[in-house]
Amino acid sequence: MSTRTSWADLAANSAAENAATGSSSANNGVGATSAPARSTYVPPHLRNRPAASDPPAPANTGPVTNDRSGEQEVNPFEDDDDTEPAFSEQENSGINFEAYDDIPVETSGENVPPPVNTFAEIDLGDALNQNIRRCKYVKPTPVQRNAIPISLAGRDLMACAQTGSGKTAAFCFPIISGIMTGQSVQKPPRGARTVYPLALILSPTRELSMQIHEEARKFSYQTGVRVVVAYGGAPISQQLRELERGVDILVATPGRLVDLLERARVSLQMIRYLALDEADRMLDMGFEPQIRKIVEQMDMPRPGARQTMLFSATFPKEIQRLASDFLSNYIFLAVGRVGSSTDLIVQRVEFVHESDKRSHLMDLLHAQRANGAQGKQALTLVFVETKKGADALEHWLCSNGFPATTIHGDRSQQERELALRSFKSGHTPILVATDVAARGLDIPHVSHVVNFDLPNDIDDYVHRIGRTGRAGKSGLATAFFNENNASMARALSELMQESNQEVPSWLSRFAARSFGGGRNRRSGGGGRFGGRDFRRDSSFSRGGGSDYYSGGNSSGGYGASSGGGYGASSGGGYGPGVTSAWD
Ligand SMILES: Nc1ncnc2c1ncn2[C@@H]1O[C@H](COP(=O)(O)OP(=O)(O)OP(=O)(O)O)[C@@H](O)[C@H]1O
Repeated sequence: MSTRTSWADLAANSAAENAATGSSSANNGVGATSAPARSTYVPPHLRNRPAASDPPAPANTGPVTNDRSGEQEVNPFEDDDDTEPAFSEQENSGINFEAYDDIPVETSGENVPPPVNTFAEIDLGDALNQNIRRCKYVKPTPVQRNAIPISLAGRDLMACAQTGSGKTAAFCFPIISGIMTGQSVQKPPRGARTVYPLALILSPTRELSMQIHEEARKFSYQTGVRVVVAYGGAPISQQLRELERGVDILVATPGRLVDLLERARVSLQMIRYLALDEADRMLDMGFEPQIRKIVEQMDMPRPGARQTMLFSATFPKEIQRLASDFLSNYIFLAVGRVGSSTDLIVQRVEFVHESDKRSHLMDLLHAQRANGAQGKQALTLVFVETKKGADALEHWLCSNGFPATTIHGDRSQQERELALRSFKSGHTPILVATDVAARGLDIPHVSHVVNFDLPNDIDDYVHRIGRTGRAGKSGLATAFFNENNASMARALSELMQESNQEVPSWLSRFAARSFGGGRNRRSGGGGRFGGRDFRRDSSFSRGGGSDYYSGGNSSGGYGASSGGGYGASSGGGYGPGVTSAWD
């Protein structure tokens, strides 16, 4: 059953490839150094304007003055250049864009703006363009090519694109650019300490919010747009101080935001942009009430009066239906199959009895060590089902000579952050995690994801394995499967087939025996591309789908995608009850 040799080679290759590049870790927090001073509102596009005689800001100077409050803006690129000289050409322009070239793209909705091929084609403004260069983003990824023009046109968007394909920039760029060029509106009087962000980015975990904040700070460096993060488990006082210094874009987890809203320290009255990252997670049962409270029951402008962008790699149809409450005349964009994994990840499934899992993991790690890129740092992320299980496995690994750490919901925020830092730096190259680390985290050099315990939902599997094989790099994912996972067999084998993976015959037999859909919450229909915008469902259409849906298009190849005739009826204009060509 074991495929150790080829597995180890794969791990080694993936490790070598990933180790060839550097990582980045920016400071957390805005890190302003001088005392805050409340000042009158200056619209972002008028902030940080150098006087005509000033030379342009060099790429990597020290702190610059942000003239809104006299504070210092810390250079978020500093760490990249000081400690990680390889956060450079190789890291980002080495992205294997060919891997994305024939990726299918589908859009639906009215008057879909055409995609662009280069950043130069989009008017994002000089300062943002300069930051894109500093990030070494040479050209936009497919989701960026499609989503950015849609958002810049002011349209609401539900976007689904594979893990690691650059969705963060796809929603950050239009927001930053829109704030820079937008008209300033006088703030309504309210409690002196209330702040009025113009954009809100919500994400499901603290670590992901921190990461989005770091990214957004890089993209908005020297633009005058101020980004602040608020998440639970950290002292609120410090976050309040940051907010008081001014905020244009607020990145937050829902719980902490509700707290800030209830204390009237934040008002959503001025929100022009709302982005939900991992939107399907944000709208599933766990989060939906909080999201409804934030979006519908506070003072946020209604859909249509704000611009709303929903992003994820997975979008089950029932969640799409829920999400449509938050959107107005939106465009649905799918890059790759909804909920599919990227072909860049080699997926292995091994049959391992519950009692053999530890020794099997040990074998994998030994083989990885023996074959792996000696001296080069390859990180392994191991997913388990429970917090207790995570602690136990970490302890066992450490006592067997494998430096490991763990991240889960029972650890303090400080411990969680420490664990993540220790993993990223390679100090503990094995991270045992629960699903808290499954979504969104962009950790360079994760060459191997092990599903020690498989999740019960195929979408969770897609997100977990997506921690490797990011930004055009290859990765390896190994899953331990046994009778307890029988309900996943069908979904797993279908997903693997869709992503051109070898499906073991024993898994196909399990799949053939399993009842029901087996795709769990997946929104796709088999391996067919298209028909995933829930508005195209014939059952939905009969109930008045024409109110929602008109037009759309798709292509099997990126090059020929939406450009080939966007418009209300280019997809055929299905009327009520008419089955979509993709169904
Ligand atoms: N145009 C680009 N050129 C090169 N690298 C890019 C580009 N856009 C994004 N990246 C890099 O790709 C990596 C993945 O991006 P990001 O984290 O936004 O993916 P994602 O699609 O949000 O993934 P997930 O679904 O896991 O949240 C990041 O390291 C990012 O810096």
